[in-house]
Amino acid sequence: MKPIISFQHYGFKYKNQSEPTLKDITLDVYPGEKIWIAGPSGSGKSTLAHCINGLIPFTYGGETSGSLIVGGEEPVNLSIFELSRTVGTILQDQDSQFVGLSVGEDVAFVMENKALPREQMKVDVVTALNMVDMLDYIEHSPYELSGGQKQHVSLAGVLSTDAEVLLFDEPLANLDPASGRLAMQLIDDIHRDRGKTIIIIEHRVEDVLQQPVDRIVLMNEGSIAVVGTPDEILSSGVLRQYGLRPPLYADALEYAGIALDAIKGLSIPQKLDVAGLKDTLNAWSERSGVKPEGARREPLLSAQQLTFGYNLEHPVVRDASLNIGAGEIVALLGNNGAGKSTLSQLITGILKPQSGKLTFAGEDISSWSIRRRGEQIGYVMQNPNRMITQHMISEEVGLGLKVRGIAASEIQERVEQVLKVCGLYAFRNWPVSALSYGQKKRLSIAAILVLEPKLIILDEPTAGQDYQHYKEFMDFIHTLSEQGVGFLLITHDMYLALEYADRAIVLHDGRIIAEDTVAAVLSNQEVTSAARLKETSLSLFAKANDLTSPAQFVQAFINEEKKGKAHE
Ligand SMILES: Nc1ncnc2c1ncn2[C@@H]1O[C@H](COP(=O)(O)OP(=O)(O)OP(=O)(O)O)[C@@H](O)[C@H]1O
Ligand SMILES: Nc1ncnc2c1ncn2[C@@H]1O[C@H](COP(=O)(O)OP(=O)(O)OP(=O)(O)O)[C@@H](O)[C@H]1O
Repeated sequence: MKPIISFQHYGFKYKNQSEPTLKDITLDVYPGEKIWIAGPSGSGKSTLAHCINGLIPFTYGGETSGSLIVGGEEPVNLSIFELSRTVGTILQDQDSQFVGLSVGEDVAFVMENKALPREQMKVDVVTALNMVDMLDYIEHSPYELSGGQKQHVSLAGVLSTDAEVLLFDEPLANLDPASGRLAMQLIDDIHRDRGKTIIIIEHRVEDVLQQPVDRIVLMNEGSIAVVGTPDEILSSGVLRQYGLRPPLYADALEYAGIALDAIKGLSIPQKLDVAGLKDTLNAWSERSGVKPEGARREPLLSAQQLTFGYNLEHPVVRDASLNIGAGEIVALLGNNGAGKSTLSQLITGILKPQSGKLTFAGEDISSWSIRRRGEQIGYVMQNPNRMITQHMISEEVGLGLKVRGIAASEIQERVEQVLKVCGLYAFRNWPVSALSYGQKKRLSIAAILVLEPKLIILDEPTAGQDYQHYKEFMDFIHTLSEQGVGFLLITHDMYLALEYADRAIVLHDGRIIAEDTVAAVLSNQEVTSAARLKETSLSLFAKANDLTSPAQFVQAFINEEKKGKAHE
C-alpha cells in the first residue's frame, strides 16, 4: 500500500528563526491509519501538522529540506484549497477558524469545499450539528459561544468534510469530559465507518486512549523520538520523558510497588488484569488512603446569589453563592456552556450581575472599577491569543507593572523572575508570535502572576501544556497557595482538580449543584452525569478489578502525589 502522507528526511525552518524547527522527519502514514502525535510543548507537533495541511508554506513561510508527499502530491504544487480536499483540519485556536456570521454558516463554509447542492448542504449542516449536540445554536454567532461550544462546532465542520485525512490539533482542549469522550468516539466512528486517516495531536493520554490508536509518534526537539503501539509505549515507561503524563492507574500501580513492564495491555484500565496483585493493591490503599482533614481559612472572596443573563429571559448564572478562602484552591467544574466563564467575568467585574452581592476580604466590591479589582483578582482567560497585546515577550509580562508606574529596574527584575517560574526565561527576548500555543498560554499566565494578585482565576490553565510544564506550573500554584493566594481553577481536567484542588464547586445550567471535596464530587453519579464530569480511570480500574474500596484507592493515589510534592 502507498502511504497517503510521506515525510522523507524532511526539515523545516521558519523564516524568522535561525534554527530549523523540524529536523530529519521520516514518517509514512498509510490510508486508514489512526496516528497520535505527542511530545513536549514546542517540540514541533503543530508545525508538523501545518506542513501536512499546507499552512506551511502558504501562511507561514520558511525553508524546507527533504521531501513531503500528501495524497500523491507535493503540497507546494497545490493551492491551499486543493490541499483542503485531502486534509481537513481542526486548529488549536478555534477563534481564528470561524469565518461565518452564524454557527450554521460556518459549518456550511467547510462543506462548500465540496460544492454540494444547497438543499443537500442544509441537511448535512443539520446532521453535523446534531452529532455534536449543537443544533440549538445553528443561528447563534460563533462569538456568543463558550469555549467548549466553539470546539464542538469546529468538530462538526471537519466531521462533515470529504477529506481523506482528518487532522486534529488538540481537539479535546476545551471540552468537558463527557464531550471529550463523545468527540473521541465520533472521531473513531468516522475512522472506522468511512476509512479516514486520522492524525490527532493531544497531551491528554487517558482521553485519547479511550479509543484504539494504531501508532503513537513521540516528538522531541523537532525530531521523531519514538514510534510504537500504545501498549509498547506505556509499558516502556518513556511517556514522562516526552512531556506526557502516564495514566493515573499506571502511577498507582507503581506507588503500590508493582513493576509495569510485567503487565500486559496497560492501555485499557478496565481490561488490565492484575488478579494476582489484588492483595498488594488493597494493602497499599488501606495503608496510604487515609482521608485528610480540611484546613480552616480566612475568607477572601464571597459571592452571594449572583444572577446574570446575556439577555433577560435566559439567565446563564442563577443565584450562585460561593466562598474562596485565602490559600485555598477551588476547582470550578461543569459542562460546556454551564456558565463558568460568565461567573468568572462577574467576579472580575467585566460583567455586572443583575442581582447579588460580591465581597472581597469583607469589603463590598460592587462599586470597584475593573482596574481596582484587577489589582486583587487576576483573571487568565481560556484563549491566550485574546489576552496578549504586546509584540515582545518581556513587554507583555511587564505591561501591567508599567501601567501601574513601577520603576523600570523593578519591572525587569519581577518580569525575569516570573518568566523563570513559567519556563519562558529562555525566550525573554523573543517576539510573542514565535511561541507555540502552550508557550503563549504560559505567557498569559505570567502576565497576571507578575502583578501578585491575592486571588487568581485560571481558566483551563493547563490546556495545551505538556506534563512537565503542567507539573512545574501546578506545583508553583500550590506554593503560592501556601503563601495565602486563593485560586479558582476552571478546568475540564478531572485529574488536575483531584490532585490540586482543596474543594470543587460544580456548576450546571448556571446553578451550583454541588460543593465538596473533588473525590466526593466525582463519586456522586447524579452530579457527574448532570455536569458531564467523568469518573477517574483510578476508580474505573479499582472497580473493574474488584478492589475492596475504590474510594480509598483514589485517596491513596492523591495522598502519594501530595507526599511527593512535599518532598520536592
Ligand atoms: N509562526 C512561527 N514563527 C516562528 N517560529 C515558530 C512559529 N510557530 C512556531 N514556531 C517555533 O516552532 C517551535 C515549535 O512550535 P509548535 O507550535 O510546532 O510546537 P508544539 O509541539 O505544537 O507545541 P504546543 O504543544 O505548545 O502547541 C516553537 O517553539 C517556535 O520556536
Ligand atoms: N457574549 C455572549 N452572548 C450571548 N451568549 C453568550 C455569550 N457568551 C456566552 N454565552 C452563552 O452563555 C452560556 C454560558 O457560557 P460560558 O462561556 O459562561 O460557559 P462555560 O461554562 O465557561 O463553558 P466552557 O466550558 O465551554 O468554556 C452558554 O450557553 C453561551 O452560549
